[in-house]
Amino acid sequence: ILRGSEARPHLKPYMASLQLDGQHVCGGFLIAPQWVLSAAHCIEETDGKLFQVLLGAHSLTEPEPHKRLYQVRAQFPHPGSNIHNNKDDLLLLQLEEKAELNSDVRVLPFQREDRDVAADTVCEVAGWGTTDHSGSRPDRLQQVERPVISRDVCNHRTRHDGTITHEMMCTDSRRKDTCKGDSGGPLVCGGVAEGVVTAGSRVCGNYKKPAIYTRIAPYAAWIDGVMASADG
Ligand SMILES: CC(C)CC(=O)Nc1cccc(-c2cccc(CN)c2)c1
Repeated sequence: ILRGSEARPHLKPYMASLQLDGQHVCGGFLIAPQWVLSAAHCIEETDGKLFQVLLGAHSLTEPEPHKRLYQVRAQFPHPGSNIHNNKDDLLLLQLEEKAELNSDVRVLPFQREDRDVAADTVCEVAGWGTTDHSGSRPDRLQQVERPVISRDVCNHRTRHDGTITHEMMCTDSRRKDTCKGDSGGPLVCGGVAEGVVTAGSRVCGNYKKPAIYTRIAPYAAWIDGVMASADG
């Protein structure tokens, strides 16, 4: 998160850190006791290894009362996701067991009505992604508020030039923005997860390249189907 601020500890109890060998790679969030939603492009550099999922954390390193690292039973990237574009950039992770829910570990509801969030709506996004252009990585969860911009503005020739589909949404990226390592985290508007951070142009803090999110509502049926089939 560029030019944000430290989140109030444990006030975003749905936040997950997807880790490999103890290193934060991407964000994610708890959508059900045994399921975390993130971004498919996060598995691009894992060469087949499974993530571990840290829940109940504010600091990535300090001991905290309800902090716990969960093993992942299975990872389900959306079948339409690919490395060439941002389409269908969603990843479902089934935890080895149901997470123990408490004051620091909680499920976040996601939007199921497929209707665009109005432009200028101020939403918030959090993550342990890089906080400056030299790639500094924070120990504690950061957050930032960002206004939604319309698909038409985001698709302007000088911005994302028509690549933003109905299944994506954008927020203004002038100065304050998401960045490397924030992928997979939720864009929360009015207490509901409306989008999942995607890397997009992999540029941060440049107003010409607004932040892109995968809208969740269009994928509600896919999410429910995977959870139902895997839970048995
Ligand atoms: C395996 C993955 C972690 C590789 C990756 O994602 N790299 C990378 C590099 C630079 C910027 C970003 C990035 C992320 C989230 C939002 C944005 C745009 N604001 C950029 C992402």
